Amino acid sequence: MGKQVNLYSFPSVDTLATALRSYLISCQEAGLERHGVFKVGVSGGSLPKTLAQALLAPAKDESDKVKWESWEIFFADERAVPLDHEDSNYALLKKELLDKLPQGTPQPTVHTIDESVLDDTQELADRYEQTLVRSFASRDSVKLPIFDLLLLGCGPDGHTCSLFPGHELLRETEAWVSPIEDSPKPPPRRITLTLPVVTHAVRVAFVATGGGKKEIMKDIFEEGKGLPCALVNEATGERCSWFVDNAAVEGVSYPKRPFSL
Ligand SMILES: O=C(O)[C@H](O)[C@@H](O)[C@H](O)[C@H](O)COP(=O)(O)O
Repeated sequence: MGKQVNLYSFPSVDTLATALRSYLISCQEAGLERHGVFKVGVSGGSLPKTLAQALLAPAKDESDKVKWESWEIFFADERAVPLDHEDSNYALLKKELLDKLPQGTPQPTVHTIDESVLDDTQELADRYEQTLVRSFASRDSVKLPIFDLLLLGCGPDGHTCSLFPGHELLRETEAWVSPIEDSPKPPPRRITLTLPVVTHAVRVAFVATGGGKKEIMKDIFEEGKGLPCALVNEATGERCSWFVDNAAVEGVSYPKRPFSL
């Protein structure tokens, strides 16, 4: 690995969420400075809940404000199900976060998948890629979209987004968004950002909590083993930050850093 990734470990999810809040505000401000909006991609799993804990807390002062009207939210991966289905990552984000924004809060822009093509995952991926093209400028003028931030989870097998260990999708170099029909984590039919898009983001943050993650964290941080999370670490280095609780990194020898912006 070149420059080291930032591994921040916290005694509890509460303390993690507080630090994540400061990090998100700093990414928001950097995005606003760069292009007047904040473009962020989010995953499913346990992330939306922790994200909500971070973002629904009241602002400490003016500089700690979430400027929702400037947020453009995308999905790092999404399941090929209707938007109100219990497996939908959008439905999860809505339930955990969007529906809980206090009344009168300006709404973020949320880019969902096109429900009219759920039967065809290639078309579903192509249409989501077109959504990115429209938001990030034309496919011809930009080689890859550059997210201000991607907020990702880490599966117990080392997957992230819907990029699974050993899967041929890890070799995708052209598409921005790809379909997958054989996801080992149910449901099997999904779309996902591809590895080049993930590693091209200005910043990437993983959130991983709980003792169930410690074995895979050892594999990712000590041996790599070509695991998707390790590939992201290797390609992004210091642009990558992990927000974990102590239980998730118990016994992991990789140096932890005190959290600072
Ligand atoms: O749609 C999905 O299934 C997720 O995007 C997936 O990539 C998730 O982030 C990881 O599986 C970690 O999930 P946990 O945070 O629940 O461990």
